This record gives sequence, structure tokens and C-alpha cells, in this order.
Amino acid sequence: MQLQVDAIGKSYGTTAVLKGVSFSLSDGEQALLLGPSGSGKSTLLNIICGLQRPDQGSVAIDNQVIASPDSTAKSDEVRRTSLGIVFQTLRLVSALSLRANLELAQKLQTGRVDSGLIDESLDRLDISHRAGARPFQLSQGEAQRAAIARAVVVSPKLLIADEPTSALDRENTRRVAELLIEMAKTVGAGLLIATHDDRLGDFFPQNYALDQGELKSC
Ligand SMILES: Nc1ncnc2c1ncn2[C@@H]1O[C@H](COP(=O)(O)OP(=O)(O)OP(=O)(O)O)[C@@H](O)[C@H]1O
Repeated sequence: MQLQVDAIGKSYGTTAVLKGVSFSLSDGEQALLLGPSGSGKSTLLNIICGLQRPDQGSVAIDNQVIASPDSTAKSDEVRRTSLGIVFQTLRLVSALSLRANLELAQKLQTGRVDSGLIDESLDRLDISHRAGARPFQLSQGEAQRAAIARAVVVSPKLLIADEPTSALDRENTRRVAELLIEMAKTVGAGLLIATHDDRLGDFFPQNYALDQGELKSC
């Protein structure tokens, strides 16, 4: 997998939030996107995930464009089948059990249910015993791991997490970082995490920081 983020620009009104942001991620690589609140991390992730469009630039996975100022049905399709996303607010479907949430994600993203991968992911994330529970019946830590499970059971090329540790203490932060790294390796995905939590820096070989709309290696 090759993720290529190329000269992404985005403004809200007259305020430029992203000014020509470029970076790349290769097979199985992991990177942290750091930056204080308001620095544009969510905007950049939203663009990669297709929730917002850039004003300039493009994002490609394996040379196939998934985001550009005028994205197409083809780029929507490539993005849909390539990404696993752990949202900051988790976004599990409350009417469905944990297992049904994972099955729904697989059906929507891959067109089929892979029960073996669901079982393996639940097991590795230590929530097999909660497979029948609805999201509101899960503890915060279980719900967080459920959201990670949902992102990996679609066998993504790229696993993305937005502020996965913002509400966690040091021990749980370490656990979630290790689980994200382990699960990305299990499904052979690259890993990109956006966070203001610089405690996560210790776990990642490659860190980028957004500063005044520009991306710097750190
Ligand atoms: N829809 C919008 N309209 C106008 N300004 C916006 C909009 N969305 C975000 N912004 C502004 O753009 C800047 C970047 O916001 P963004 O949410 O990308 O930052 P962030 O680094 O993810 O912040 P946080 O860590 O607090 O979530 C902020 O100043 C924010 O107020």
C-alpha cells in the first residue's frame, strides 16, 4: 500500500487551514499526525476519509485518487474499499449488537461477511465475550476496542484513527496504541493516527506535526 498525500490545500472562508500538505506512507508503515487543537488535523483526516473535499491537491492510494477537488464515483469506490476508520466519537450503531456492527461494516465495505476475521479480531481485542452486547452496554474501553474491531474487519489497506486516546489514562493510552499497531499489522494495513496527545510519540517511528497549516517531520 502506498498512500500519497500531495499538496493538499483547504481554507474556511479566507482562513487557510492547510497550506500544501504533502506526505507519503508505504506498505505497513505507521505515522502519527500531531498538532494542537485547531491545527487542522481533523480537516486533513476528513479529506483523506472523503468527508470533506480539498480546495487543492490530491490523495491517492496505490496510485488511485481517493480525494481531490472534484472526486468521482471511482475515487469514492476506491476510498470505500481501502480505508478502515476509528472515529473520535466511535460512531457504533446503537440499535445493533457489537457483532452485527462488525458484520454491517463488512457487508457495506467488502460485500461479504467474514466471520473468521470477526472472531479473530474480537479475540485479539479481548471483547469476544461482549459480541452480543449493544454499544451503550459496553464500557468506554470496550467501546473503543469495538470501534477498532470495526475498522480492521474490513481488511483495510490503511487504518486511520482520530484522537483514539484523548480520554484515556497513561496505561490505557499505551494499550490502545499497541492494539492499533498490532491490528494494523494483522491485516497488513498502514496506520495513520491524528492526535494532540504527544504521549503517543514514543510508539511511532514517524511523526508529523501540523503547524500554521504546514506539515513538518518531527
Ligand atoms: N466548517 C468549518 N468552518 C469554519 N472553520 C472551521 C470549520 N471546521 C474547522 N474550522 C476551523 O479550522 C481550524 C482547524 O480545525 P480542525 O478541526 O481541523 O482542527 P484540529 O487540529 O482537528 O482540532 P481539534 O484537535 O480541536 O479537533 C480551526 O481553527 C477550526 O475552528
